[in-house]
Amino acid sequence: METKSEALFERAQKVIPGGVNSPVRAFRSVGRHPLFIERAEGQYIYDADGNRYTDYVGSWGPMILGHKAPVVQEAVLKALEGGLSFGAPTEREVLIAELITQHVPGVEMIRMVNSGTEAVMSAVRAARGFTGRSKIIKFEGCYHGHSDGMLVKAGSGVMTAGIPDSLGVPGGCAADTLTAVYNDLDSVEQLFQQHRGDVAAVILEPVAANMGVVLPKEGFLQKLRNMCDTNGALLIFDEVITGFRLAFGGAQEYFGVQADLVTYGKIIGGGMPVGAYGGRREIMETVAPLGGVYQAGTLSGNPVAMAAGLAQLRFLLDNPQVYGQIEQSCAYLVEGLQKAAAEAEVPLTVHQIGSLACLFFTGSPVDDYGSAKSSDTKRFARYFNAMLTRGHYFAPSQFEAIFLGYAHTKEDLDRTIQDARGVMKTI
Ligand SMILES: Cc1ncc(COP(=O)(O)O)c(C=O)c1O
Ligand SMILES: N[C@H](C=O)CCC(=O)O
Repeated sequence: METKSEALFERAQKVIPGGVNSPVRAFRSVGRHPLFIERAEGQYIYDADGNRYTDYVGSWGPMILGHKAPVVQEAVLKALEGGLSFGAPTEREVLIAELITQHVPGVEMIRMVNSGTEAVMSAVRAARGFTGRSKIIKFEGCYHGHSDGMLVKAGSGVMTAGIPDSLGVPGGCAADTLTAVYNDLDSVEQLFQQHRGDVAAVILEPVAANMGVVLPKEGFLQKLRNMCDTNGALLIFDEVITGFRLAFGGAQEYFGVQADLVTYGKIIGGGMPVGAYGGRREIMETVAPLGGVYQAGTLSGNPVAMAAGLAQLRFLLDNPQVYGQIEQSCAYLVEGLQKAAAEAEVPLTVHQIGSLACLFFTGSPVDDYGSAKSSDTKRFARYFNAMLTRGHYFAPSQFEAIFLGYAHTKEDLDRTIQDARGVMKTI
């Protein structure tokens, strides 16, 4: 009998491209229809058929405290009473900007936008405006949203679908995007040499979490910092996934490397649509109305989104034990899954950092886009489907991250590990 999710997907495909509003959700690479989600609570999501799943996606990061975290929920309900949008400044925007600038290294000013895509697009524009240069170096397999210039050898859904560069991006937009190999400083140096004096910025995910999770090699980030300084280019950390997750100060704090500009996304909205970019005051002062870099947004700093974000960030700041707990949970889960794979003689390369992890279905080391792509995606799909059937909701692609949150319990993790022990023997 057809499930409600299947029926909804059939209807959706008639009126929404691919039936979804963001491609990864279509579950294409794992060969099945997506689940349509009805509600979520804590560490669980419930589909339209009433099935419960332990959620290891957490809306791709923002649900670090779990779904419907009371502190966020209450703040949103209270904010709703005041109205949904004013298109005018509110105190909450000041409060969240003060909180971030006081506690995140190097972020002296910050501007709210509505998504990670917008945050990156705006930061790149600010970098170009500030330096008067046009070229941007990005890394293969890093995903920075879907603005034209960033859809070059991108990760996430683009990588999952095997689309190296998107149709519809004019050659001129992509011509200023240079791509280097993650963890390969020589490839960056070569680009600096070839385009001497033209590189405005190097942008990267300090931990790449959109080609699976790929860790920066020892010293990689610091050496990039030095290289940018030598070449008069800015360093942009895209912390849409790592920000407020690896530590309150994100990867900058975790690795002790300071970027010139940082971009944030979903996590600072507690699940509401938010992004932000910030950094050194002199760069941010080039943004309108102070300077000549134009960037705007009718719904930017939305009062309800700001209330949710503020509540989540305050909780994280006041409860630093969250970071220790989610890191421990993640390590525990990953160790269990790794053992399950070893028992079944399934070759696996496992990466974990803080509350982010990835199981690459390959026995070879993974440190860049090329090696990530060598994973056995068909085996991943079998693993994914078998785990889903048993009530464990992981991201539906080999090239996405596992996200742990504060609501996951040891019982949840044990159940997942126990099921994985059976599943690994069948894939
Ligand atoms: C590192 C990174 N940058 C940018 C984005 C784009 O964010 P959004 O999907 O909110 O536009 C994402 C996620 O999608 C991301 O993971
Ligand atoms: N990898 C993306 C976010 O970090 C996945 C979200 C999406 O594209 O829908």
